[in-house]
Amino acid sequence: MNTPIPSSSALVIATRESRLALWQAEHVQALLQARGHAVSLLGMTTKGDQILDRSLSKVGGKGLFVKELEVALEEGRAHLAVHSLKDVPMELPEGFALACVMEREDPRDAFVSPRYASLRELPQGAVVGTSSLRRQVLLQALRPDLRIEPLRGNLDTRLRKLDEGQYDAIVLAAAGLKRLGLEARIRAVFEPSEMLPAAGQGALGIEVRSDRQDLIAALAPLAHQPTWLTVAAERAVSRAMGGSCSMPLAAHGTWQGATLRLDAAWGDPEGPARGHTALVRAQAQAPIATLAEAEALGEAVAAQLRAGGAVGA
Ligand SMILES: NCc1[nH]cc(CCC(=O)O)c1CC(=O)O
Repeated sequence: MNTPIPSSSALVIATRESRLALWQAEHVQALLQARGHAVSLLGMTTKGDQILDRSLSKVGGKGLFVKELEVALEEGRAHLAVHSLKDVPMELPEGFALACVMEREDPRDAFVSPRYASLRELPQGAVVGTSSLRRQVLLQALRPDLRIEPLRGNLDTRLRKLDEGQYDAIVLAAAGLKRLGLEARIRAVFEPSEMLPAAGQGALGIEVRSDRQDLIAALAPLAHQPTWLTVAAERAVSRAMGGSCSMPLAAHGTWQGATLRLDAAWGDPEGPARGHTALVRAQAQAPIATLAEAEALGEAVAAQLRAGGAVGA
């Protein structure tokens, strides 16, 4: 059922202005327009977009990409914010809610290189670009010889730095590359068994003010329940670990019928600086039908991580 919104109140989507953010906002715009809503975009630049020279984990983390958008929602200049869930902090600020989670794109990480077809082909000591602590520690677990160098910026910037020869290869989310029509740049995708994705990777969420029940009802048809349950479980692992982007943490759910299997990995945040990271892995599965059950599964996996030596923030 499509809950009507008064036509006088056209919907405004607050969005960052990177190509990926715009694609995602336009995607939601098109889905809502197809349901008869009038929708416009409000482009904005966030702190996370401005600070490109330092690792995000050092300058304040995920929230940097969403704060300005939330201010626009708060002030009523916009109604919705579309986010890559991977960038959304585990706890939304008071007064905001996730109205829905949409169907997931490919959650896996991608290996991108002008010269080499896969991680296996990289020569000893090759330079791999990523600023993600998760990717760094998982890469080091696979190939301790590699030199991991920081890489920030939006997708186009990262690909340009690769093409300029600053790196032998880089690792990016397959989802972003596919959305921007850059799938041809993917030389290999990492199976989750070798490089476990981040919680929420590849999934989009729509944030609204929690007092806007009318919007939450209007957005309900865009929800994809299996994705929502999966990312709720993944995000519960992060929440229970006090996860932020300064903690190497991976959580990935997959369905086997009505059973959700949840895998997670934790790395010591101090590990990369020492050139060696102890990795703790955990896995559990359960039949899941509700968000509460999904979150309980995530908490159980986090408890296993801690029992295995992981230390929460
Ligand atoms: N951290 C930036 C970011 N946030 C979401 C995506 C990709 C799209 C997605 O996961 O939905 C990316 C780029 C990347 O990690 O390569």
